[in-house]
Amino acid sequence: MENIIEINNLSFKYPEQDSLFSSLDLSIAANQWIAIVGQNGSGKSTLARLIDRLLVPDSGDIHVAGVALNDENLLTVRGKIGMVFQNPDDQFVGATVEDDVAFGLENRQIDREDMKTIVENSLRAVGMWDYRDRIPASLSGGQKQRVAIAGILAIKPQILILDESTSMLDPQGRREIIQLVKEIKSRENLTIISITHDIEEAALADRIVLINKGIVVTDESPEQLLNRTDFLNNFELETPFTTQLVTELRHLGINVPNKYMNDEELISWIKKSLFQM
Ligand SMILES: Nc1ncnc2c1ncn2[C@@H]1O[C@H](COP(=O)(O)OP(=O)(O)OP(=O)(O)O)[C@@H](O)[C@H]1O
Repeated sequence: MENIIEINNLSFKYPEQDSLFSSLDLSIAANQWIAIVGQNGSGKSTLARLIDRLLVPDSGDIHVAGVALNDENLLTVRGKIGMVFQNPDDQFVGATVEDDVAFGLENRQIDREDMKTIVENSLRAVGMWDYRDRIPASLSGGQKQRVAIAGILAIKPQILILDESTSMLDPQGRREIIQLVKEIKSRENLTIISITHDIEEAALADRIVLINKGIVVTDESPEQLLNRTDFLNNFELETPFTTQLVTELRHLGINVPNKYMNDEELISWIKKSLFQM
């Protein structure tokens, strides 16, 4: 499988701080969904900013879709990456929802009519076309994140980076954004990097990379990682509800398979194995 992101031997430190990354290697296959988790201050957001060259590494190199990330190739690489941040209010530049999505297309020599079509398609893709004349301030947090995602879809990126994008939303808004990301991932063939504290969100990924103090501690599938309660606790990661329930079932002497199951899988296993339903 082709790697869409290749990070080799990366080092970075903020001025006046200790070294954050020293010789970090990480590769991400195209069309993968990877979740990056870890305690506060472990370097997750910094890594996202290095991948988008909002920050410049001290040494090492990053390739995005085969293109070396440097000052010369900056715009080419930025065109391949869309980032959605935590605070929906920080991301608006347009006076209306429609203007906001159009903004990212300006300076791209796109014909006015084509631009209108792209904006409409992008807003429809996130279910926000009916809100096109609204001022961003009048939207809910979840709606604002949808508009931010529409702005990114408009530039047709290959990679979508979500930096705690659901953490300011209520559970319903969170579920809706995750569902939307799932849909657009398969429709647009996107690679997703989601930085999250929400373990249930991380469980949806193909791979979970756990970073601690700038070091990749583990890089494995949710099925493997989310079953290791003690390990998760060591890094102050919440244990998913289903893993907690499985632990209790084991204490009762019930022989539950040794793999992570999400809500649906666990319910179906309980019905089948315990109640022969
Ligand atoms: N602009 C900055 N200047 C100096 N130090 C910074 C800056 N931004 C972050 N840091 C420091 O770098 C380290 C990593 O921060 P970063 O935001 O990447 O971590 P994180 O894993 O995303 O944390 P969180 O989960 O709290 O968002 C922290 O120790 C932080 O204090």
